[in-house]
Amino acid sequence: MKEQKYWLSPAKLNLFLYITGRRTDGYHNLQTLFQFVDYCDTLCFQTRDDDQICLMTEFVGVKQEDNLIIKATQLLLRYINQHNLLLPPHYGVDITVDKKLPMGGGLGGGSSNAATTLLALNQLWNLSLTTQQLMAIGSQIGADVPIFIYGHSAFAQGIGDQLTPIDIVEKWYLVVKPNVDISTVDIFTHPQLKRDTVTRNLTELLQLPFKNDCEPTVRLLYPQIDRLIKLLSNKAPTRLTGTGSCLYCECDSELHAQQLQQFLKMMTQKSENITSFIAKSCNDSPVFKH
Ligand SMILES: C[C@@](CO)(OP(=O)(O)O)[C@H](O)COP(=O)(O)OP(=O)(O)OC[C@H]1O[C@@H](n2ccc(N)nc2=O)[C@H](O)[C@@H]1O
Ligand SMILES: Nc1ncnc2c1ncn2[C@@H]1O[C@H](COP(=O)(O)OP(=O)(O)O)[C@@H](O)[C@H]1O
Repeated sequence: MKEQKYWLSPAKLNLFLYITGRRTDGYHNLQTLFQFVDYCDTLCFQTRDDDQICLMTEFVGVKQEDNLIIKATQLLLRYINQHNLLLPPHYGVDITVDKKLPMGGGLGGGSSNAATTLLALNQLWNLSLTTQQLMAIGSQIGADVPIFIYGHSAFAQGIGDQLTPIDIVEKWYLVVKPNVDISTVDIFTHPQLKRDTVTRNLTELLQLPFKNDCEPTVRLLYPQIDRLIKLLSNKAPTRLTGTGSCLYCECDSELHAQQLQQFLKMMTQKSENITSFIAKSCNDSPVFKH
């Protein structure tokens, strides 16, 4: 009998993001505050009668072999092999994705899809791997993957992988996707990026106004983003998430977010292709609600 299970794959926001230095391998040391939002992709895992793993959904501009879902399954299979773990007799699976999260938007959608895949296959294949083991596998895919496996709001340090859990007030946000795709590498390699913010402790960071060190560089490179931040900041605190391109406006209520969404529509042209969604942040990842 074929088994079918749906798993959510949420977005994250970087409520603050400071770059405190550059390592010799080119990666940057960060201090960032991660919180999830209840706006998610949905992944469906359906068992097969063979040993094939098939990604059934096409992603525009992403080759199958580059898809982080496929990378996650390959790394998991390698780990299983290396540790002589048992797989079910027919472990094949069809993976279908209902993609809602904009790609390359700083919402971590790709990393979240990879994390959801690791969590789902761990359960489907009865592997009983611990969160720590799954996070270690996930960190080989990208710096953002471990937080999505961890599944709770966290203060992250190192390259974003040393996590301290924290409960943050859950708020309504308007998340805006400008018509710009930003490559994380392009921002982290930009000569003007601020990479010398002093390292502070969490208590101090929580008392200061939240900022994102990537924002000045992104605003310089993308005038549309600069204009949108100026426009929306008049109505609600607005910041960039990760390396962008998405912005999020902190709202007092769902109604405030809806009004701001109307304001955005009124003040921008359809031809600018700016999209937005309303979401509530949450300390516990929706990945565990299924
Ligand atoms: C900046 C952040 C903040 O949450 O988010 P995004 O804007 O990408 O969502 C993340 O740290 C991104 O994590 P992720 O997208 O997984 O990055 P990776 O694939 O590991 O790295 C992509 C590239 O970004 C740079 N990079 C990434 C993380 C980091 N701490 N320092 C870096 O310098 C490196 O040049 C690396 O080659
Ligand atoms: N399953 C996936 N979902 C989204 N993007 C993916 C996926 N697999 C690979 N990618 C690639 O990873 C890039 C970064 O994706 P994403 O995590 O959504 O953005 P960001 O790192 O800016 O938060 C995308 O532009 C895309 O080329």
